[in-house]
Amino acid sequence: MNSLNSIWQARQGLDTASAGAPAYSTTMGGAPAYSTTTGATAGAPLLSVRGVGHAYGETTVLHGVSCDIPQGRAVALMGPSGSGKTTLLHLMAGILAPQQGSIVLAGDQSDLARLGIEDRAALRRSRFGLVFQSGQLLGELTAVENAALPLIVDGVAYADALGRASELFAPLGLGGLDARRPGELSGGQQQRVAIARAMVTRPQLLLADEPTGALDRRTGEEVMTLLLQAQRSLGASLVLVTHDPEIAQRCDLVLHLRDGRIVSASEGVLR
Ligand SMILES: Nc1ncnc2c1ncn2[C@@H]1O[C@H](COP(=O)(O)OP(=O)(O)OP(=O)(O)O)[C@@H](O)[C@H]1O
Repeated sequence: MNSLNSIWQARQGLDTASAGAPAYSTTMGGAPAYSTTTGATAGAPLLSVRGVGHAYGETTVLHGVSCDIPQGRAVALMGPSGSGKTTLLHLMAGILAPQQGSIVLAGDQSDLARLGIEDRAALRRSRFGLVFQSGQLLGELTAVENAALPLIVDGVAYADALGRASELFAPLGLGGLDARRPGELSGGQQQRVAIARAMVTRPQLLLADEPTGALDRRTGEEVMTLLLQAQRSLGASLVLVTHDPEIAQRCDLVLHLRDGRIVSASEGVLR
């Protein structure tokens, strides 16, 4: 029960953080400024972001951002510190509520702007997988329990959930490490567990915020390779925040933010 209590506390913490989002400013606006329909990324988008604005209190940090996240493709978000990358990623993930504009998911056409906090959390659990800069693993759980968390929270039987999570370990280079606690794993191994946790529900969309930011270059490249393999094997889309141009260039599409606006889009050259 301790494990399950930890899981619920972790969930509640994430969702309460969204509930505490600062007030909405009505002064934001903006029209789509560019097209992401290039040779590499043509086709119906998985996520359509239209005119999304966001303010923290009186400070507007996103100004009517519009972009498409293509189905089954990897998209990098780049830009200077403070340009709004993480805020945009959190809006796409439903962690923050869109204050202006719409974020529509293909299929049932769910608009995250119209969903309440609990519905966004349910959508996130069932259709999205998240990877953060440091694994954000629960220290008292084993590696495989951490990876199985999204299934356990969604009511899958404990043994089944662990079995499904464990199957992901060998392809991610984690063979034999199921029973280790996060504190007994290297940073790169912890990020691999985080990728397993993000994959375990077979999501349509992977969202990663500087997933290699805390790793040395070689380990970061390995983790990035695994993340792209995960995205392709799932047939999912990936949105990745990164400061590293080489990592960004391994994505299909690179969106550049500046001062809360997308100022350019280009195809990755190292795909
Ligand atoms: N919870 C918050 N409350 C108030 N201001 C915030 C909050 N989160 C972010 N900001 C501010 O919003 C702006 C955009 O932040 P955001 O984290 O989205 O940028 P970023 O491009 O991801 O930056 P970095 O590359 O440094 O991580 C920054 O000026 C930041 O200080």
